[in-house]
This record gives sequence, structure tokens and C-alpha cells, in this order.
Amino acid sequence: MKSLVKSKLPTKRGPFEMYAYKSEFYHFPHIALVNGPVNRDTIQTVRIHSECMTGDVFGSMRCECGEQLDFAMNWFGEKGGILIYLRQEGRGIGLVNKMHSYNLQDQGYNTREANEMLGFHQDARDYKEAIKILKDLGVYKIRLMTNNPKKIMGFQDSGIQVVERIPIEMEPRVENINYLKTKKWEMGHIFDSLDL
Ligand SMILES: Nc1nc2c(ncn2[C@@H]2O[C@H](COP(=O)(O)OP(=O)(O)OP(=O)(O)O)[C@@H](O)[C@H]2O)c(=O)[nH]1
Ligand SMILES: [Zn+2]
Repeated sequence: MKSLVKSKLPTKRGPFEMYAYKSEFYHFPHIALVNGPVNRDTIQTVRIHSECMTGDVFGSMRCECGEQLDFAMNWFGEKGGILIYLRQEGRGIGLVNKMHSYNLQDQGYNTREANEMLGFHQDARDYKEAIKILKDLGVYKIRLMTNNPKKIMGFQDSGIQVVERIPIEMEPRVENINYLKTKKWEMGHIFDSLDL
């Protein structure tokens, strides 16, 4: 996969190079923010972040995406690393369906049940395009910042080695504690440092 365009992006968190990639499945381009240097032998710290407009842009407290994005960008701005921003809004079901899911969650269903009631799989994502982007950037060994074991499994037989997992656990709030519990107990996410 080749990038469409690359530009400099100085941010409050540090200096990044921004790359845009055309996706086969999503309308908007995936983005990579790179604070280098990158070469084949260095182990890069990588965050694969799925778009969450409500959390990333509007500061929603229903999930912890916005805080995770801040955490990763602060880390990479300071110490170097790569953020891949995939346009998989709502775990791949899109913003409008995610809002329908929020209404079901307000009636007492959890985030997994709500997805299934809307006719979707509990998690409609895969990470193949992220792998292609990392290869284009020349990355072959990574520390992956995630609590989701499925993201690590996505790298099996990919030619990219995940040498370590870096947890990215945000302190729960009243608005998202049940959501985090569902992710832990029904969707297999790892939250070792949180009492959920
Ligand atoms: N369908 C749906 N999507 C949600 C909901 N809450 C957050 N999301 C989306 O979930 C995605 C983030 O996935 P998460 O399950 O929070 O975390 P993850 O990316 O699998 O794992 P981490 O790497 O540990 O953050 C974003 O695309 C959000 O828009 C929800 O209740 N329903
Ligand atoms: Zn979110």
C-alpha cells in the first residue's frame, strides 16, 4: 500500500509526519502519524486507533477512546512512535449505527448485545490495512499499545513481529464503567490494572 500524500504535522504533542492512505473498505483515508526515525531494524511503538468521533473529537465519556488517543499522542510526541488512525468508526459499523447502539445501551443492553441486535457482529474490524501501512512505512518489529488481544492476533503470519504489548488502560468513570466491564468480561479485553 502506497500513501496518497505525506506532509509535516507539528502538534501540541510533538512533531509528526502525517501520511494518508486510501482504504479499500472505508470512505475516508486512513492516517499514519509518525515521529521517527523509522528503519527496518528498530522496534517501533505503535498504536492502532479506530476512529471514534464522539470520543476523539467531542470528549464523550461513554468510552475511553479520546483519553487513549491523547495518551498515545503524548507518548509518541515525546518518545517517538507511530499512530495509525483507522476509519473504523463504531468498531466498523459507522457513526449512525453506533448512535443507534447507544440508544439500545440506554435501554439496558450492553455494547456487545446492542451491536448484535442491530444485526452486526460484536466487532466488525480487521487490521489488514494497518499491517499494509506499517509495511509501507518500513516497520517490521513493534511494541503494540493495546488492551485488545484480537489486535495482536491480527499480526499472526503478517511478517510484522509484535515483540511486546503496552497496556493503555484509562481510569474508569461512572459513565463508562459498565462499558469497560463488558469489554473485559464479554469481549476479552485485558485490563490488569483496573478493578472491573
Ligand atoms: N459499535 C460500537 N462501537 C463503539 C462503542 N463504543 C466505542 N465504539 C467504537 O469502538 C472503537 C474502539 O474500540 P474499543 O473496543 O474501544 O477498543 P479497541 O480499539 O478494540 O482496543 P484498544 O486497542 O485496547 O483500545 C471505536 O471505533 C469506537 O467508535 C459502542 O458502544 N458500540
Ligand atoms: Zn470511543
